[in-house]
Amino acid sequence: MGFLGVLLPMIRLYLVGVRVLLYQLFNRSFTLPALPKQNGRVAIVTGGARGMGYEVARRLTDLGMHVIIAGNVEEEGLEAVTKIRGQTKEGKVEFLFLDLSSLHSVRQFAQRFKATGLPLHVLVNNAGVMMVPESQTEDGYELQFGLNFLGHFLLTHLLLDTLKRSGHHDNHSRIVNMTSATHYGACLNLDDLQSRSCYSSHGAYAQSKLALVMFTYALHEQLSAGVFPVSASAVDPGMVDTDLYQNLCSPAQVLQRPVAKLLFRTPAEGASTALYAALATELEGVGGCYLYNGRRAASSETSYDQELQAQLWRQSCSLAGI
Ligand SMILES: NC(=O)c1ccc[n+]([C@@H]2O[C@H](COP(=O)([O-])OP(=O)(O)OC[C@H]3O[C@@H](n4cnc5c(N)ncnc54)[C@H](O)[C@@H]3O)[C@@H](O)[C@H]2O)c1
Repeated sequence: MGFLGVLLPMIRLYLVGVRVLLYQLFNRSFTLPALPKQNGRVAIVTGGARGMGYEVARRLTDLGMHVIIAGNVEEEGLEAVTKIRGQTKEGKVEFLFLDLSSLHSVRQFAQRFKATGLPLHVLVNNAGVMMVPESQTEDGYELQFGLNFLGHFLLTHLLLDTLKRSGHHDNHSRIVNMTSATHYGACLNLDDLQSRSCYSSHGAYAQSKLALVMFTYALHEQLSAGVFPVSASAVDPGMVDTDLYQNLCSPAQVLQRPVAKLLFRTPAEGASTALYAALATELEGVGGCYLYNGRRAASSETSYDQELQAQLWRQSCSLAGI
């Protein structure tokens, strides 16, 4: 079981990867339509210092937004801010420290943001790590579950009142959760969310992304039921050439470089669906959906299971101390 528990999630993940690459071979990247100016509006982009997060932060600033890049590497964050400032005359961009692998840091970040008195119109939960060696967050949770999912779960909860106050019924605030096609190959193990019985770096990553998709649906459902002017969507960016792949095992890394050059999307292309979810006029008031290459797509069957969503929600509240 130990060996199979490691092998099966890996096989499932690579099969999903092959399917995505075949799609990318035969389909162009979605072209972002013209997006409306956003002067005076405020966004937070987690992990906005590099990769797709950087591209999202850059484009949002260019559209006139006040963007807060939230990240755990101050030097990288400040460099990104300087670079964006040098490229755009619109908007405003700044860096605020956030370590999603520490619930204390998430609470501190939310407090510091709220103390600015700024509204919040767009929250892009983008930061993530993939296939890391087995390790724990500061709070003792499996790192990928704790950082990719639970950190964002808590962050969203803490910022929800600001998002609700900042939205209007004809101009919703938007939450964009960066998920992944790997969720199609995932199992949500509610009895062992921390993968303690058997750790697979592939399985834990996929599970963290499935949890984010399920959280998006449950959250959007609650927001709609409460008639709050906030929508939430899950975005799948495809396979994108970024630093995320640095933990692939050695043979996969040797293959990954040339394949990435040929078939992966660029970070700017990968960011386009997240930008679309965050700002497109035709998505006003639309949420609870899974967006891939600029279109709605079906996520995995498990992700729509409302009983499972509710159980995950309850456990996550307890784990995050909500
Ligand atoms: N690259 C892909 O092919 C791909 C595919 C599907 C989904 N995604 C998802 O897209 C998102 C962005 O990834 P990317 O490809 O741009 O990778 P990336 O490695 O370039 O960016 C990840 C970002 O997360 C930040 N981050 C890491 N640990 C953090 C922490 N503890 N606290 C705060 N921030 C932290 C990093 O600093 C970085 O800015 C991730 O959630 C990833 O899972 C990527």
